[in-house]
Amino acid sequence: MRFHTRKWVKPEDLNPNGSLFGGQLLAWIDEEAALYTIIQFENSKIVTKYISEINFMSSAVQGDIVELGIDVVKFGKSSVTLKCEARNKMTRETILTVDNIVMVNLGKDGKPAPHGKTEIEFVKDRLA
Ligand SMILES: CCCCCCCCCCCCCCCC(=O)SCCNC(=O)CCNC(=O)[C@H](O)C(C)(C)COP(=O)(O)OP(=O)(O)OC[C@H]1O[C@@H](n2cnc3c(N)ncnc32)[C@H](O)[C@@H]1OP(=O)(O)O
Repeated sequence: MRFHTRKWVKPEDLNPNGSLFGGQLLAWIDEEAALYTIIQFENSKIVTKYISEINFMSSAVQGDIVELGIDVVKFGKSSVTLKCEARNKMTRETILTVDNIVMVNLGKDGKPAPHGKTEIEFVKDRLA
C-alpha cells in the first residue's frame, strides 16, 4: 500500500471529545479515493458508489500527522475497488481501515462507462 497524502489534525477537525472527528477522516479518505481514481482513470468524472465496513481502530489528537494509504483491490469494467488505511505518521499505529471502496467511471452522459484499465499505472511512466 502506498501512502501518498499527509494530513495535520487541526482544532477544526476535532469532535467534542477532543479527538479527530470521524466524519472529517472519512471526508479525507473519500477525497483521496476520488483523486486516486481520477489519476488512474484519466477522467475527472467519477463517483463514489460504495464504501464497506469502516473500522475505527484508534484515534488521533490535535497536532498528529495522519497519513492515508490506498491500494487497488480489483479493476472492474466501469469501476475500481480500492482499500484504504489511515495511520499515525510518527507511530505507524493504524487509525482506520476500509476494505472496499468502489469508485465508478462515468461517461459524458453521467452513466457508468468502461475505463479500459486493468492495472495500476504511474503518471511518470505515462510521461516517459
Ligand atoms: C477546471 C477544474 C477541473 C477540476 C477537475 C477536478 C474534478 C474533481 C472531481 C472530484 C469528484 C469527487 C467525487 C468524490 C466522490 C463523491 O463524493 S461522489 C458523490 C457520491 N456518489 C454518488 O452520488 C453516486 C450516486 N450513484 C450513482 O450515480 C449510480 O449508482 C452510479 C454510480 C452511476 C452507478 O449506477 P448503477 O446503475 O449502479 O450502475 P451499474 O452499471 O449497475 O454499476 C456500475 C459499477 O458499479 C458496481 N456496483 C454497483 N453497485 C455496487 C455495490 N453495491 N457494491 C459494489 N459495486 C457496485 C458494478 O459492479 C459496476 O462495476 P463494473 O462491473 O462496471 O466494474
